[in-house]
Amino acid sequence: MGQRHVVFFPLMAHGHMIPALDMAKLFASRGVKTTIITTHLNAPVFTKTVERTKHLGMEMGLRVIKFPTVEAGLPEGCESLDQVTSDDLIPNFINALSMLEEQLEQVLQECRPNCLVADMFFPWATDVAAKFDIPRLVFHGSSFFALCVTESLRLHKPYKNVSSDSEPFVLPDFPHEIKLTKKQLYGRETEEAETDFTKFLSQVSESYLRSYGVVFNSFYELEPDYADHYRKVLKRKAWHIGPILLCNRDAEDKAERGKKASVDEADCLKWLDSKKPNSVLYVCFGSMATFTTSQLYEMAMGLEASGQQFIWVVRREKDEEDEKWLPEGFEERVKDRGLIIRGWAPQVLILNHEAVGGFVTHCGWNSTLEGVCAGVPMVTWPVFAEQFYNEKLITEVLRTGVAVGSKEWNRLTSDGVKREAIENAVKQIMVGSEAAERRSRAKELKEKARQAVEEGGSSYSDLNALFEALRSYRS
Ligand SMILES: O=c1ccn([C@@H]2O[C@H](COP(=O)(O)OP(=O)(O)O[C@H]3O[C@H](CO)[C@@H](O)[C@H](O)[C@H]3O)[C@@H](O)[C@H]2O)c(=O)[nH]1
Repeated sequence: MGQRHVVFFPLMAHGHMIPALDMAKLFASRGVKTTIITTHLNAPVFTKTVERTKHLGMEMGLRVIKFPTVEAGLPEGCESLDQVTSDDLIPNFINALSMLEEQLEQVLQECRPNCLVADMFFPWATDVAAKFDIPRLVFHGSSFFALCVTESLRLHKPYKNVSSDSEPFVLPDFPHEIKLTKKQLYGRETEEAETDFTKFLSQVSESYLRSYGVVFNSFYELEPDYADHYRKVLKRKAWHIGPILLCNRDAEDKAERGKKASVDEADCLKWLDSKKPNSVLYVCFGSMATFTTSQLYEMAMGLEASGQQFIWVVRREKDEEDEKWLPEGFEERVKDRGLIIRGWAPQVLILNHEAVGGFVTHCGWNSTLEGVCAGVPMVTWPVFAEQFYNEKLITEVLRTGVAVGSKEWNRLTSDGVKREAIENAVKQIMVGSEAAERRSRAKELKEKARQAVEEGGSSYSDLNALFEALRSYRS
């Protein structure tokens, strides 16, 4: 058989497209021909890297398909989940995704690849791959830990034994004693509250069982109990090949991820150069989570009260809501120690600067891994998706983070964390002897992450094992 060809089909959302692009690049760097499928308005996320990689002699291609925005009743220009700013439109978005089936089939018909790596949000992609007799791998985008939580919930339904949404229950058949509440579950997923979205999540869970296996953007040493649990107890096929972001070696690849940064990168790095090592806190909540105006106000007050230096990324335009979220005189008062980035930050560049000593994160899996790879302790502030699960991994298993006390799943109007809680959590990760211990554990993980992707490391070897499995598929 000649050269292998793998097609990647990521969900249209930055938290999924960014790692899929990295993954395609990683595969291409190992001699595999790769093609990424995306839609017109999302193409710019990929084009530069695809072009650059081609110049380096790797085979990477892009296939652009049409997103059925109008047909699905979505607002004009809405081609990504980040742009869905009302929960009422989630079913429309999911419906739009399902309309992509025919176009996926056409691309596979033309490309005739050996494998399809399709996002978890395309449960039906397993059947499309089957038509071409090729394996479908699920790209889950998150941790082994999160998927083990999902399975524990699905199999044992422990939330049935509690009398209120905020009463904690322990996850059964789980390597550590982990407690959650109903308010923190993905999509508030319980049987009593079945919605279109929770029904969709059931289809996703079921598609895992029928697919060839799952590729994880994780590494064995980060969550060994959960990598083992997933494979040995839940008896699922999986390959861990991360942190995939470490395949980005040039500054250019690290700087522009997903969108063009809203600040001049050089200015930002210059600002950090003027600060002492481990003295700056980086605060950012990914590409989708949004807060109420009053929550942003509390955040500002908490950051100010902590007395720490910080870079705070706020995804709001300059005069939106009259800047009510910004306490009066705030920018003037913190001008020597705080930098606000309105829009998109060059996150990986910032996190890897030696001045950065802490990360306030929503626990999206990409951000979590980027924090791990930078060796920084974290304040965990989960908002939605599987973020409350990742928080438990960071604070209770890895013990490199402190929870701010976020209690409830809410993607668009997250609220309820008080300034004192923010101030306390920030101080706990930045100063004191416990902070030093957390930092040293975080530095150890950074080193383990680096080793995992080096030749002979656990992720490097598992990627080889995956290639081997694909080579021998049906042969
Ligand atoms: O100003 C910014 C904001 C984000 N990013 C990047 O955007 C990505 C964001 O991904 P992630 O941290 O995973 O957050 P979300 O965008 O919220 O990701 C969604 O997708 C992830 C993967 O499935 C899930 O783990 C999350 O819970 C889900 O919200 C990361 O690579 C960040 O470095 C930037 O570069 N600059």
